[in-house]
Amino acid sequence: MSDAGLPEHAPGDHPAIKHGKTGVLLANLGTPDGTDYWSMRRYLNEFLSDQRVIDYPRWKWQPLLQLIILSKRPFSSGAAYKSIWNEEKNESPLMTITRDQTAKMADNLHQRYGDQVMVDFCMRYGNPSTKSKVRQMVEAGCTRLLFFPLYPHYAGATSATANDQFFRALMEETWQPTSRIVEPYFDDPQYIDTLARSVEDAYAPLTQRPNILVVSYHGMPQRYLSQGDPYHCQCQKTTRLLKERLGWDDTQITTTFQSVFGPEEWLKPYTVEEVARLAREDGKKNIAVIAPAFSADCIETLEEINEEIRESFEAAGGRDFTYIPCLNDGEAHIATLSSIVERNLQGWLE
Ligand SMILES: C=CC1=C(C)c2cc3[nH]c(cc4nc(cc5[nH]c(cc1n2)c(C)c5CCC(=O)O)C(CCC(=O)O)=C4C)c(C)c3C=C
Ligand SMILES: [Fe+2]
Ligand SMILES: [Fe+2]
Repeated sequence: MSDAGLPEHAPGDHPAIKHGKTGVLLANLGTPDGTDYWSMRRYLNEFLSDQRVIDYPRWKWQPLLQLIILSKRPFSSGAAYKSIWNEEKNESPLMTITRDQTAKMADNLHQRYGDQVMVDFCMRYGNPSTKSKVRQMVEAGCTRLLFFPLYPHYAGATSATANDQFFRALMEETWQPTSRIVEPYFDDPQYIDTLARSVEDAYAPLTQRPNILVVSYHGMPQRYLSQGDPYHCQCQKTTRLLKERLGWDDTQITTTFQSVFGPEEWLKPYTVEEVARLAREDGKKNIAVIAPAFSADCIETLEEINEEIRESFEAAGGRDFTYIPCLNDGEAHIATLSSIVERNLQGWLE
């Protein structure tokens, strides 16, 4: 056998196949290509048709989705995306930030491993698709792939469906790369420290320290927790570790869940209600909000937290609202993600 794993007596006309590289494929959720009705509809249709996200039987859900939800939501969500759109690049912030994170991680990892490693990103929904990126990496000679869903917490609706799509892509490869999946990192000490430092940095210039830090996570139906999804517990643990790292007590920090969708009960308390309740309480007119479940700022943070949830707080009598940005492509975050990748490459690259 040659080092490519091909028989040395392969016929002379056997096509040359590139091999021997290791690919690191970062994955995030995905985002619409534009804010117009059809771009929004295409994106929401793919997203909301995923049974990992909405698990109702297709015969019940699809008529409701196609006839009612997709005739209205592309307009309201399109307007929300418009308010945060990166006009210069004509793309959503999630796309810009994910690309910047990838470039910085590629720099780090090339410095560490040289040309044997290839770093890129894909999205679960929309573009660039997971299939197209797996294909590109295999074609470029990646015989090993490390797939990294950029969600600190595991949820069926995020990590699992990203993995499903990665496995579907592998199914189409003749020479399937040996593959590993990065596990959730919600309790990684370096991640917790990076989060804590982002709180300290946000608090430092404030003339008055916020009375409480609201730690807002993306929500999901309560039923998913009952069915065994560990997301809720992982979120609670992140808040506890953050509190311990900051040396705070329970009065200074609270956990909430945002983005309720549809008529079912979602994880509680709801951020939008909780900030209004705090605003009505004595001594809670000055709050800060952080969203650790998002590795990059997106519609859910820039529009929902920093516009809708801020308005709910202010309308209820709140005075100071500080939104603490996601870790994005900050140096400490890139170092954290790079060291998670390095740990996962052990035994493949030294
Ligand atoms: C309807 C069910 C949804 C579940 C369950 C859900 C879980 C979930 N989502 C994220 C991260 C992101 N979600 C984003 C947008 C978004 N999420 C839903 C619905 C569910 N998410 C919708 C309909 C949308 C689209 C926006 C809208 O129309 O309101 C995004 C942002 C994408 C962007 O382009 O900016 C992220 C990121 C997590 C972590 C999560 C975990 C339970
Ligand atoms: Fe979501
Ligand atoms: Fe939302």
